[in-house]
Amino acid sequence: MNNLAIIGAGSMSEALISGIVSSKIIEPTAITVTNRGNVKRLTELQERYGIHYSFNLEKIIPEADVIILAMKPKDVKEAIAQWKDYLSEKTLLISVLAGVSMDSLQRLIGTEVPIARAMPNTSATVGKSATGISFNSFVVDEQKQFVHEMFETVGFVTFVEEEQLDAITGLSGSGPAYIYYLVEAMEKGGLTIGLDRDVANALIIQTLLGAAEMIAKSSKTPLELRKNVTSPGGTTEAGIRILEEFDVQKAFITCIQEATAQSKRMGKALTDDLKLPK
Ligand SMILES: NC(=O)C1=CN([C@@H]2O[C@H](COP(=O)(O)OP(=O)(O)OC[C@H]3O[C@@H](n4cnc5c(N)ncnc54)[C@H](OP(=O)(O)O)[C@@H]3O)[C@@H](O)[C@H]2O)C=CC1
Ligand SMILES: O=C(O)[C@@H]1CCC=N1
Repeated sequence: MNNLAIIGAGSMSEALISGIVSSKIIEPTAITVTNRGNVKRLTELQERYGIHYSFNLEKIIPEADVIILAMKPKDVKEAIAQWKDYLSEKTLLISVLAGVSMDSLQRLIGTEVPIARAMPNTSATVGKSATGISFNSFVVDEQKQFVHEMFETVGFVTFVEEEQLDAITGLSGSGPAYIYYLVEAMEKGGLTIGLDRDVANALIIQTLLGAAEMIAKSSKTPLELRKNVTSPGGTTEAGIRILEEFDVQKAFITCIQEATAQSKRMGKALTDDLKLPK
């Protein structure tokens, strides 16, 4: 793969650029990013990663071997309309858009092109994304291998049927935000019991890293690991009793279900607009 074009320059786009550039799978000078018109943001990415930016779609689209779609789902219709006429049938499109099906993309483009639909997360920035990927039938082996390698440079990759991507969006696409939310609460809790913010923050980060590594490396289930922390009549038992009273596990389960449902609703809004069968 020689040239990569990235359409959209927001947080997901930067997470991918950061991972790809540091892994050196593609030269920074072979990457061109564009957006709707925010030059300040494009200049920032250019200076930070040594990549190019351009608004010349007539040039960057036909020259690209791979195009990553990284705008919001609500903007995809307008975005594709701007450059679909310059697209070669061999160019691989990689979409990271929540909810948007490959059928919808195909319909918007109007010709049969290879499409990979991926759901990474912003931990790609530090090489720790959890990414689910699906392909349409026009993607050839060499392109599949490239997609695999590219997303592996930014973390863990799993290949799934497209139907599972809404669930992956609800679980791990949005997942970092659930963890940040938990950390916000732990920080606030730390302050109320008299810890300095910096001290609390350092302790929380190490606690999260340690717990994540325990889950990954131990043969024990999370429930067993939790029981190992919980001494009868001790502090953990007292704390967990409060989480149970608030039904925090149910809140997390419902949160993941609702995020998944929202991914489906976002996809349906576009299929309804395009009058595609569900
Ligand atoms: N953020 C996340 O954690 C994750 C996001 N995703 C998916 O990634 C996509 C991007 O999300 P995120 O980075 O958060 O979004 P942002 O809002 O941060 O960025 C969106 C970008 O798209 C650009 N854009 C909008 N319309 C067009 C257009 N017509 N042509 C070119 N560029 C356009 C915007 O440009 P401008 O600023 O000029 O308007 C902006 O650079 C979404 O589809 C989301 O579902 C997937 C996994 C995780
Ligand atoms: O909130 C969103 O819609 C995107 C998709 C997954 C994470 N962020």
